[in-house]
Amino acid sequence: MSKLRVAVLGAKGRIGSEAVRAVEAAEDMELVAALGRGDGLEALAESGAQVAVELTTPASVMDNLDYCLRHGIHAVVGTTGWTDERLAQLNGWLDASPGTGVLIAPNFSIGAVLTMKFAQIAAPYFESVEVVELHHPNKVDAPSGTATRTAQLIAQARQKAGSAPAPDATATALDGARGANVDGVPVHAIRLRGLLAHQEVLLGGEGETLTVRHDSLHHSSFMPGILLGARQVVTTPGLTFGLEHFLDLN
Ligand SMILES: NC(=O)C1=CN([C@@H]2O[C@H](COP(=O)(O)OP(=O)(O)OC[C@H]3O[C@@H](n4cnc5c(N)ncnc54)[C@H](O)[C@@H]3O)[C@@H](O)[C@H]2O)C=CC1
Ligand SMILES: O=C(O)C1=N[C@H](C(=O)O)C[C@H](O)C1
Repeated sequence: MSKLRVAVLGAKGRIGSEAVRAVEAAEDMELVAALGRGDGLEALAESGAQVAVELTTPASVMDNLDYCLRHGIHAVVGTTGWTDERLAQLNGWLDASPGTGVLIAPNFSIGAVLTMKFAQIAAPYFESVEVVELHHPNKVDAPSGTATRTAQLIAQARQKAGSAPAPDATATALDGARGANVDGVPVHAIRLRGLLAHQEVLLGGEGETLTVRHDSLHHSSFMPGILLGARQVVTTPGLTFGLEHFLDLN
């Protein structure tokens, strides 16, 4: 059987360099291009890539996806920075490229995907819920894409269940002391040398708390999700948001 032709964008980065190794080691894949900043995108089409794994920066991702979709190249995207406006633009490009698939995964690790699922299930059963994400200090965005998505999913679950807003008597606060407000859910971002990617969802009710915590200790935690995404996206046209859709977890 012919191998899936995969390119990696952001190939010299922290996660991109690990993805290059993972694709090279996958028996059903061939790494046909590994592009870094400044490398011409024409190498993608010339390489015959079927799937581009996009692991660059929020500033680069849109131009890269524009190129991919204009050339019918499927994309697996880990890069953060997704807003409603960006998603609308991406959906427009997808409409113009029928048959092409894009997976955006706020997090490729199974533990993080399950954390989001557990948080969604638990959120309506507790009065209070807050999200704390902890990352390495070289991360350029805050809060993390994972924390933002987690908070959005929590908010959706609580709205569906008719939950009241979480109690909070704060009358005065220093800017930022209560975190960022993502759809009504406070999200706190820690940046600490020694960490990689971690998240806690804190839930509180009368006389009890529940903490759901996940730790990515190495970039290898993201690789099975990236490879699964590359295998599935080629037969899944349009936009898929979240790896859970490829894991029967939605
Ligand atoms: N979804 C997930 O599971 C994960 C997502 N990420 C996200 O992936 C992105 C990259 O993270 P890191 O590897 O830690 O950052 P990094 O800064 O180590 O790597 C980014 C790389 O992309 C390169 N780059 C920038 N513009 C480019 C372009 N136009 N073409 C090709 N390469 C380009 C940079 O030179 C750099 O080498 C971030 O948005 C991060 O949040 C990171 C880990 C897991
Ligand atoms: O920058 C990182 O490192 C990570 N970015 C993603 C995010 O913002 O959620 C995924 C993971 O947390 C690692």
